[in-house]
Amino acid sequence: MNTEYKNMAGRLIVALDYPDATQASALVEQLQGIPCYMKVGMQLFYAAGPDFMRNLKARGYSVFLDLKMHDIPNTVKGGAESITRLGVDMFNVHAAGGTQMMQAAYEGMNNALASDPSLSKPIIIAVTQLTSTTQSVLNEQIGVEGNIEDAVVRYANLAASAGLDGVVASAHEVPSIGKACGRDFITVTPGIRPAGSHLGDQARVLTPGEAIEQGSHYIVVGRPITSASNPREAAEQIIKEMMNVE
Ligand SMILES: O=C(O)c1cc(=O)[nH]c(=O)n1[C@@H]1O[C@H](COP(=O)(O)O)[C@@H](O)[C@H]1O
Repeated sequence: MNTEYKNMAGRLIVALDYPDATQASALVEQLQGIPCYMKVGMQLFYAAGPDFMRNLKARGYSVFLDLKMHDIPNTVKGGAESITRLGVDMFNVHAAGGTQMMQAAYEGMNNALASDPSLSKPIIIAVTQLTSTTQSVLNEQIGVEGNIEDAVVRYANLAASAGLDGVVASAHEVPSIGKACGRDFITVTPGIRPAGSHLGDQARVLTPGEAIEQGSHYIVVGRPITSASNPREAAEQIIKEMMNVE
């Protein structure tokens, strides 16, 4: 496996959005040998729990636990402490929870790290505006004025000032986030759709190649891989497209 392939595959986060461990494990088997990141979201975590996470870690995967915490600071602090103890590599909170809540996540993580030196520091990122949110939903339903890009950058600045490592946003906003928070501030971008694939409920989408071109550090891909007739081929095709950019 050449280094370029390995590096690019490590920037692909596969969303294991399945109702149980059996179905998720079947996909993991199909992707065996591809050194991608794996994402466990609420559907799988609420069904299969920490055991599935540990199983992925035992198989050598980097794991993003996507539970999008959004609660009072004290509760998020406790949640972050428990999540860090699971040994995950990345987890997220909602930037809409505010600075104090994001700082509490950081504190919770630090408490876990201090109590167990065998743990490594996970990346903590803040969800800005969901990639399913359109301009009109933002303005008319959520009640935030102005354009979506400004709203995302405002949240990114808030996350950076709270000491978090990066944000979840659509790849469209990555250049502006980079300008505001610096190129080292991590951008994780879902809403990825290879040319010709179904958008589903995603609104702010780009192709894998376009997202890398915009400067995304990681891309998150679910259904274009999990619903493909040949998921392994779909994942390989995405990595190839990512490699062709740089
Ligand atoms: O935090 C996330 O991962 C996330 C944030 C966001 O704004 N949009 C978004 O789609 N996601 C997640 O990324 C994945 C995208 O899946 P697909 O739309 O199937 O590719 C899902 O697991 C979502 O929960």
